[in-house]
Amino acid sequence: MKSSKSSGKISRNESVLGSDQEPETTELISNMHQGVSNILVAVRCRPLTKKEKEVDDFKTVQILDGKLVIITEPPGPVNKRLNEKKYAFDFAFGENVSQQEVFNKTTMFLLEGVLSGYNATVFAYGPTGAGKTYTMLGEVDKLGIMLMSFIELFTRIEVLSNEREYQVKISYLEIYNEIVRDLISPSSGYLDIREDPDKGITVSGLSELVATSPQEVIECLRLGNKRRTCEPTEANQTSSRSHAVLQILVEYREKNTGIETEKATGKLSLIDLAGSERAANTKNRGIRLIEGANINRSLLALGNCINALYEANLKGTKTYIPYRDSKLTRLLKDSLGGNCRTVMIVCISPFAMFYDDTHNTLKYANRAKNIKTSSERNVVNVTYHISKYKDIINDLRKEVLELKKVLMKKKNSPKNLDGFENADKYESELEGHMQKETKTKKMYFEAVKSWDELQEMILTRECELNDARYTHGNDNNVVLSINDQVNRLKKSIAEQEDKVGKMNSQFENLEKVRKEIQESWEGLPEDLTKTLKITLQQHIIALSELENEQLKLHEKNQLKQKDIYIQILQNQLRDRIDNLEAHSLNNQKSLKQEKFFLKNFETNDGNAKKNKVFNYRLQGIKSKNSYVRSEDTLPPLSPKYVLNKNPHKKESKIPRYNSKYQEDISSASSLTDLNLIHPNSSKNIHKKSTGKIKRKVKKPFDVSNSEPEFTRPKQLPKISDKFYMSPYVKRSNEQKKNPFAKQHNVKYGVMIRGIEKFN
Ligand SMILES: Nc1ncnc2c1ncn2[C@@H]1O[C@H](COP(=O)(O)OP(=O)(O)OP(=O)(O)O)[C@@H](O)[C@H]1O
Repeated sequence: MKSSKSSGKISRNESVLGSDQEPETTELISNMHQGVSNILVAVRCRPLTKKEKEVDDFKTVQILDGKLVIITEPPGPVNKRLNEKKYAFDFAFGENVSQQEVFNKTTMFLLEGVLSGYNATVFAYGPTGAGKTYTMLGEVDKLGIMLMSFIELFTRIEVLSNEREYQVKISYLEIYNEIVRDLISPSSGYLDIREDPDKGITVSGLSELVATSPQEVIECLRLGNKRRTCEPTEANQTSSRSHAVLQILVEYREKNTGIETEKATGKLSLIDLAGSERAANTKNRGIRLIEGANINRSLLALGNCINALYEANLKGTKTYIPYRDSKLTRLLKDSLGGNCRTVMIVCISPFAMFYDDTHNTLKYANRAKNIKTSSERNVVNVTYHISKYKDIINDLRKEVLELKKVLMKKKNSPKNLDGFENADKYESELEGHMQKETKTKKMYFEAVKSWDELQEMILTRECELNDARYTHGNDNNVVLSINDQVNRLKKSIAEQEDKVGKMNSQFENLEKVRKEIQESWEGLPEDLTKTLKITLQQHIIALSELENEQLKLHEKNQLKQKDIYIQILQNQLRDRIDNLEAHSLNNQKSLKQEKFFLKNFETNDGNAKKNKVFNYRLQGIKSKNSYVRSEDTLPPLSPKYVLNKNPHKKESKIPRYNSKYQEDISSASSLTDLNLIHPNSSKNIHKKSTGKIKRKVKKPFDVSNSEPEFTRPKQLPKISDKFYMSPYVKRSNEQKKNPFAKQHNVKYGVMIRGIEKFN
């Protein structure tokens, strides 16, 4: 038996079976297949449990766009401000993401490789109680990755059984306190890890079960898990204190080849790691503390190996990888790095009390993510990739030239015409198509650029509009003119979004055509296919380079918009503080008027005249505030804040009350005790009360409680990290759909689509 993990070939079956993957996964697979990336890092955040919700329902984790994890430090007595940190990963799964989706995106694609002789590893990492066992093993009606892998494996084997003869073997072990134990046959005692020159890493005496159906495996896992070392800890009632390693060996040989073929073996290691929490947090003592130390030791060793592999990858030299530092890493020696594909599923909890552990886990995962040598999604690394793409394109160009020379020879050779007669046709079809794709992509980016510009314009105009309304009132010509501009801008934005959406679907159609073109190469001579594929790869990389540049520009525009928006919010805040006291007074006044009106007139239907007078008066009071009540607009902004570089120099237009009034307010027992009217107000409809102001109870004036409701925008508009949509633009339901939603290429970096591994 020999492992063929390093063959480097992707078989036909592998690419055929890969077609049912999600588009984003396809890109990641593509990167993995090319060896440019051998670790995929996904984060999964579980929901708060009922018990946790009762203690504190604040969630420290938010997932955005299926890739971004935002961790917020819970507010405490010292830190009143919420500190946020953002991390981007290949995938980020929120609390509602199903087991199936996690499996589809993180593991399903590995099975093709395992069925063709590759090794792959999926491990769940994270603190105690964060959902590792749930993800890997699952629950009765929510099967985890281990069982879903088996179901999928057996389904695929059935499809492939005409061509290949397969045998599936499983072993299940745990590493507890640096001791290896068989979970299938526990009587075998403590086991040793050995390195066999032929077989690679083996565990002597470990039982291997030949599995013929998923049901057998389910039973075996059920029994194995019963034997696993679990103990209740402070953080989890059924905490797994050991690393559980399920290894699936898939052996196959080709059928009907007529000649003797070697057996090839692919190995899938599925690992439910023990919790990564810090000992101090779990209040562990005695044996639990030793366990914790051993757990941390092996996790540290795992982290060190991952780091060393990264270094080795980067330098392109042989580097010492400290596999021997722990049993876990020794066991995984042939399942990490090299041609092996590794998936790390980082489980985290949003519970406020686990904040530190969650944050440390994300930092660990972030380091692992950097093992990638390309396809980095973090925009910070964009420049690095652009330079890299240029090198890759140059290399590919050289390769294409070489191949074309060979091709020319073959084409011109009278002996070997077979299959080459249509070479020119295929080449020009591909070139023509890729030119179309590039043109569409360029048009798409032009449209996004215009959209960005429009967003910036509307933001500025809305600012001016609010201010003009405040200064001149609603019916003023200046206001009407700005309003008109805003409406026109809204229309243009909606049109532009439409355009972007259309272009995006155009591009997606072109991608489908590209796939068809690729499929039409089936059966062509190897040299020709190779040339076509390299030419295609070259185009795709050029396309990615273009995307990267545009992405940078778009990010810049977004930041600009966010800056404007932040300034608007800051101004509002300052205005609110500035206006607070005046509004409080107005509020009181309006409340009293309203009460008075209701008492005297509302029930008296017959007294139309009085009603009219009072309505008129009340409207007069309301009209001043009507625009801030609207859901579409924000509180008034003074130009001094928006446009003036030194906002504090000018006087606020809102009159301040003098110190006497401040004194009255602070000494009033409640706001209803006050009967204050601003002395400068020309719109007073009540005479100043002759009654005495109560000064009995000294109570400080509570600013936050007395802030009038209408000064707050009903709902603060969200700023998406991906595409910032103006909060001012009213959209129909159709328009609300983000036209960029399907745009996988423009996210946290560049993804290269459609590249397949080939020889
Ligand atoms: N995605 C999820 N959706 C719903 N419930 C979940 C999810 N993830 C975990 N849980 C629940 O949270 C609890 C803890 O999960 P689990 O036992 O898988 O944690 P763990 O990380 O394996 O902990 P340990 O390291 O201590 O073994 C369980 O009750 C599980 O059902």
